[in-house]
Amino acid sequence: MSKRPYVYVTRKMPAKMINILESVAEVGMWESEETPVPREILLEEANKADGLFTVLADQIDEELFQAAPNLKVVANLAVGFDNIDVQAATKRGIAVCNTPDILTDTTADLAFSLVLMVGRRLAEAVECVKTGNWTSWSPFFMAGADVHHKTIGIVGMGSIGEAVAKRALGFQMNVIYHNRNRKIETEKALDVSYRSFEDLVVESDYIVCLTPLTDATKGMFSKEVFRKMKNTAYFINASRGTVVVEEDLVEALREGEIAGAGLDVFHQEPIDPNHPLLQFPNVVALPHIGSASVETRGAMIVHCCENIAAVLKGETPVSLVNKEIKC
Ligand SMILES: NC(=O)c1ccc[n+]([C@@H]2O[C@H](COP(=O)([O-])OP(=O)(O)OC[C@H]3O[C@@H](n4cnc5c(N)ncnc54)[C@H](O)[C@@H]3O)[C@@H](O)[C@H]2O)c1
Ligand SMILES: O=C(O)[C@H](O)CO
Repeated sequence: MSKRPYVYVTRKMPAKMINILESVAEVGMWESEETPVPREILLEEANKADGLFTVLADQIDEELFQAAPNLKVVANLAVGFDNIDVQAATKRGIAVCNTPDILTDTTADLAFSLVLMVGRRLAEAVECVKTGNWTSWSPFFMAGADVHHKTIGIVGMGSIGEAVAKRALGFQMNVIYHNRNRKIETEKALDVSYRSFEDLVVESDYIVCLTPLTDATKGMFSKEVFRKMKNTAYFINASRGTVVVEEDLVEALREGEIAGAGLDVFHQEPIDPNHPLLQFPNVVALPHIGSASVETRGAMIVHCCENIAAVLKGETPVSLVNKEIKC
């Protein structure tokens, strides 16, 4: 009888959500939901594994692939897969899977919440009430910027970008976008118009970044960009931390070149609480929770299991990143 495949899950996941995996493989799991699996344990487990169920904090690179002679599939609990060396996986015929679409609306809700939070100063206002600094009603107390009828510039008009556009249109915003390629069908379906990156930066009252992290997007938001933004404009990042040069964002905030920032992602996660970005009252910082609703995270976990199970059964998984792989 042939040996059952082995799958290692790099975070503790609810047993009932991974039972699909148990029907096709022996399953090993890291013991903690919060602490990342130590690198040496990940390498040891990868050495035995036919499949890996990973999260963003795991670096799945050449070193790991070299240590994993039987590996056939890596399923990442995210739509982004910048923590995985996809080229190295493809070279070895290893399938890389992600979780697109399932998390689109949940992440768009969060990204649009950041627009409202920075514009209307919601985090500052909540803090003010809780700390007893609400002294009286006064004409400009906690007055922020309007969101309705303003111009929102979406950089990266993919699934989440489009879902943010729909939310913005509900607030009667003027929606402009920049994308790697122009999307005529989207322009027709939604009332949105294309701009060059430079024009979008100059025109927007709120810029929302929703690109993947790639060589082309790394450091895309730098001091030159912040200087061109209106000084009444807000920058929102729900993509990946390194699309922004953080020191340049700090300088732009310090110099008043922009009005504020809403950030769900950072270079270093978790960000150091003493980081200069966190000292500005007009910065709203969240702990990378774009897709973090109970419903969506549950659906993402099940989807990862289905992708792994498909590969182990010799089928093509639904969310295959490296489509050139034969499963
Ligand atoms: N904060 C969070 O928790 C969270 C949650 C989900 C996704 N994300 C991030 O959001 C990204 C987008 O997710 P999605 O599902 O919308 O992906 P998607 O692939 O549907 O959309 C990405 C869009 O960005 C465009 N793009 C790529 N490179 C570009 C460039 N150089 N300039 C302009 N546009 C470019 C693509 O053409 C595409 O339209 C993910 O890759 C991930 O990094 C973050
Ligand atoms: O890329 C993603 O999906 C997020 O960062 C986590 O949901």
